Amino acid sequence: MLTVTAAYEIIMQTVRDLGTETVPFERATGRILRQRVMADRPFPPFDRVMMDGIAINFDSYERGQQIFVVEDIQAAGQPRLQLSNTANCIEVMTGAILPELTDTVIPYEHLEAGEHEGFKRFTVNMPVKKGQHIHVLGSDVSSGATLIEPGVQIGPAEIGVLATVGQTTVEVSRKPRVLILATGDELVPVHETPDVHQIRMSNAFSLQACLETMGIEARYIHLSDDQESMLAALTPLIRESDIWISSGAVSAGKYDHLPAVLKQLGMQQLFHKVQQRPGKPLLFGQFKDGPVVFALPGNPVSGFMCFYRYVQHWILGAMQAQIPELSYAVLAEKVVFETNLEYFLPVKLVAKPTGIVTAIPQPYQGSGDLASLLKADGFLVLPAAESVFEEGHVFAVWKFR
Ligand SMILES: Nc1nc2c(c(=O)[nH]1)N[C@H]1C(S)=C(S)[C@@H](COP(=O)(O)OP(=O)(O)OC[C@H]3O[C@@H](n4cnc5c(N)ncnc54)[C@H](O)[C@@H]3O)O[C@H]1N2
Ligand code: MOO
Repeated sequence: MLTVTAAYEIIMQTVRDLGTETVPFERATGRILRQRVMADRPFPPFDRVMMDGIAINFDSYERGQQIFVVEDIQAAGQPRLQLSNTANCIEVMTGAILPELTDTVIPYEHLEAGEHEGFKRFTVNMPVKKGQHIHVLGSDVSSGATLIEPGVQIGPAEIGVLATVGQTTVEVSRKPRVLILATGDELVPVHETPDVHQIRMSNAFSLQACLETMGIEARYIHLSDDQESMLAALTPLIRESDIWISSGAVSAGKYDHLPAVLKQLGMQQLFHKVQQRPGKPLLFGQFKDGPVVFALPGNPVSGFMCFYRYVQHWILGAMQAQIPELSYAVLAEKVVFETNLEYFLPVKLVAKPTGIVTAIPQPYQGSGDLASLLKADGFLVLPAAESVFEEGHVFAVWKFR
């Protein structure tokens, strides 16, 4: 049976670039950037006043001058003024361009306002340093510098920078078209009251929600456990999606027809079964000129973990997004797992005041225990080769919150 690492590698080898599209920058939050974003001007684009107060020529202050007569006011958004007499000052407002022939800003809090012979003037009552309170032209970023690299997910900080550089539209990755296939005759719609032998469909909706957190909308269809009708339902849909994510009908049951149906439809199966728990029956394949297929086991926790361990990264790869670095956490209590499978242990993550993240195993009745996910933030990866995992040891953690 394939190891988790081998399965992951096979999956990632099938990643295909989904291409790009151009969207208005205000609509780009959450999208994956596909172009370089450069500074069209220096940051800041002019010597920017950082405090409300007065701007002076420091030479006058250095020569011992303490009182400055006001010549004018430089407001934000107003073209640059010039000091006509370097012994005077100009009142300046935060965000204004620094007036010509001034080089130092003194905030109102360090000044005493007065008047003399009809002229407004300020007396300095605190020591002044040359150049203080000026955000110097180009001191943050120089013009033409790359601000954001392709592959970054656009968030609030990126939106602000896009606006600043006048990038009204932006090239981003196209989102995958995803179809979710929910299988099983035991499933009834959410609004219905199930008979005792039935359950409400839930996996399709948690998968939809997993995708929604990535900004991806997906539709779902419900397939019954009948080979002919599965085949008939899926045949017209092959060209419509980039990814199929199915739930259920992939293990050893008499009605687990999905692997056979996918083969009949022409899917090239790349693997079936992975050395892991939960999620061992995972099947993966691809259609030539059609979707890749993640056939997830029906047990809710299995499907959930397979989504985070595999599907998520395929999608990020196909959108040419940066794959996040793996996180690690310290196991909070001893765990014994003797089966020769990689164990995905549901855990709650708690960051201690020491800065160390601990992983607390959550009570868990196996992969059918849907409610156990409510208390878990992710799963810890316990290697197949070992069976006793000691408290205090560090393991990789995959987060779903
Ligand atoms: N003889 C064997 N039996 C099983 C094996 C095995 O290796 N040999 N593997 C077990 C493991 S591990 C898992 S996981 C399950 C996976 O089975 P399937 O993928 O075929 O899934 P189903 O049998 O269709 O369903 C399993 C379980 O999940 C519920 N389910 C399915 N879809 C949904 C949905 N959309 N919403 C809510 N719940 C859903 C379904 O009702 C079943 O209870 O097989 C073991 N058996
Ligand atoms: O994949 Mo199964 O999840 O081990 O119950």
